[in-house]
Amino acid sequence: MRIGLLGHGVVGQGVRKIIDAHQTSATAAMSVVRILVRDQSEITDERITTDPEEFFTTDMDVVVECMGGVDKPFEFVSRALSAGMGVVSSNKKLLAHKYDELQALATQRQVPLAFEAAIGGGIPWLHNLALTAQVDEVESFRGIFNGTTNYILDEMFTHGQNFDDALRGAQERGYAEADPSDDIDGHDVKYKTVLTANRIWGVSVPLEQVPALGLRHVDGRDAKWAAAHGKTIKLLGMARATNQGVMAGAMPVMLPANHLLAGIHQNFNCAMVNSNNFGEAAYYGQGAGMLPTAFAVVSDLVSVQALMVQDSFALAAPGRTVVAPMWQEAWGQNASPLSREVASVDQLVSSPAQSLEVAPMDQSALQGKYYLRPENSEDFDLLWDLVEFTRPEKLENGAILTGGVHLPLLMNSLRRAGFTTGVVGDISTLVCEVEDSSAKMVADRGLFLALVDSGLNE
Ligand SMILES: NC(=O)C1=CN([C@@H]2O[C@H](COP(=O)(O)OP(=O)(O)OC[C@H]3O[C@@H](n4cnc5c(N)ncnc54)[C@H](O)[C@@H]3O)[C@@H](O)[C@H]2O)C=CC1
Ligand SMILES: N[C@@H](CC=O)C(=O)O
Repeated sequence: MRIGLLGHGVVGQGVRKIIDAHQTSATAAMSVVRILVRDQSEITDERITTDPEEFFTTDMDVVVECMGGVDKPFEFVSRALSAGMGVVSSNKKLLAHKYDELQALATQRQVPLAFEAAIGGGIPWLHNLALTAQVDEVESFRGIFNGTTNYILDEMFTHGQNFDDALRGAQERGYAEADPSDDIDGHDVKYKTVLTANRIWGVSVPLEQVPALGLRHVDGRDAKWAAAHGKTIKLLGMARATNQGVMAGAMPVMLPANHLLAGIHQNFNCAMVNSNNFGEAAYYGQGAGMLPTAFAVVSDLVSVQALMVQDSFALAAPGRTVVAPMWQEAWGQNASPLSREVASVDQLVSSPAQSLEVAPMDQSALQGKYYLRPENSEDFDLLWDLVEFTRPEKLENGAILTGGVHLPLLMNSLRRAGFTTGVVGDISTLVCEVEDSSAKMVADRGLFLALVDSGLNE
């Protein structure tokens, strides 16, 4: 199988290395024939070019997209699919933004579009979900889907590093996005959550309806508070099928320290799914980094290769399974499609077992109990801003928050601003019920907040 690589950074180099090593009979049947990069300085091999025309006029069966971004990769991936080439991508931002267009094109051309590496790095998550959904109804999933932020939290909470140093460490190890805001502000987790929901439930969740709260303001005080209350903080992606449809979100969550997800360290991810017969299942592995991510890309290529009998993907009509020559070689002429799971175009293009509506998510997904911490515990101006920001009429005495904090009054204000119930900890940390979308506004105003409990986080 002749492969063209779009991008030769962290992931692209990993894919090229695994294929060039020809370590198994499956990878021995693959070759990387052309690689497109942005800068001349990246040309280290005669296969590498900066010229898209040279790339697309090369004879290729499959294109692997690992460039990052949305517009350019969309142009290139569309071009490859339109030309009848299969596509494997690790780019969740592209896929989440252009899901409908790309799925439609792949379906129309009957070519595979596979993206296992886009969610959970090396973890065979979509693969296992596809199997689960063929037997069970999937009720919900949640998990740690970002290696960078898990690495940052782990370094801060376990080793006492500060945020900036921990982020630098994640970048040096190749875990972070080119613009790490996507990791830190929860967008990357949102893309992965939306893509997973789309695949399981046959929906097309509009990105703008899914709340994403990140970790930009987390610091050592939060680690201390969490430890003192027998908890730890993790950034989770969560989705649930409800009577109204699919509900999804991405946000920091205070988990009990003995929770399975609380024990996930470094760049590892752990994705948990709940289905009616199997119950709760968890999939664990490295969620970012060169070789783990490239492993998932190449595992998709193995599935695509299985479709390539003789000359054409068209031979593998929807629903029909095929045995590629290399499988026959490995297991003998009598190998039956039933003796192993064999990829079909259906499985790689789109075959949701369920098909649900999308629920309005702006309000309900954010409802719950939150931990809140202002940047400066002596300065409650920010909370005052919040109070002003979330309710139309001013409090009578603006001095309460600037000239010494009066807790009952503060809580009263918060309550009127949409927060209800209780205070936990000292005056610098609050745990409040949030009844509306105030949580997003609070995060935007510079307070760190983490979900303690909500309908999504059961
Ligand atoms: N680094 C990781 O651990 C993981 C990354 N991903 C995703 O994989 C994709 C690639 O990530 P990395 O390899 O880390 O990025 P990177 O920044 O290391 O490499 C990007 C490559 O794409 C090329 N490129 C970018 N724009 C281009 C353009 N307009 N024309 C030609 N070449 C272009 C660059 O020259 C470079 O070779 C991203 O979508 C990322 O979100 C997914 C899972 C894990
Ligand atoms: N930046 C991402 C890369 C993998 O998807 C992460 O840290 O998880």
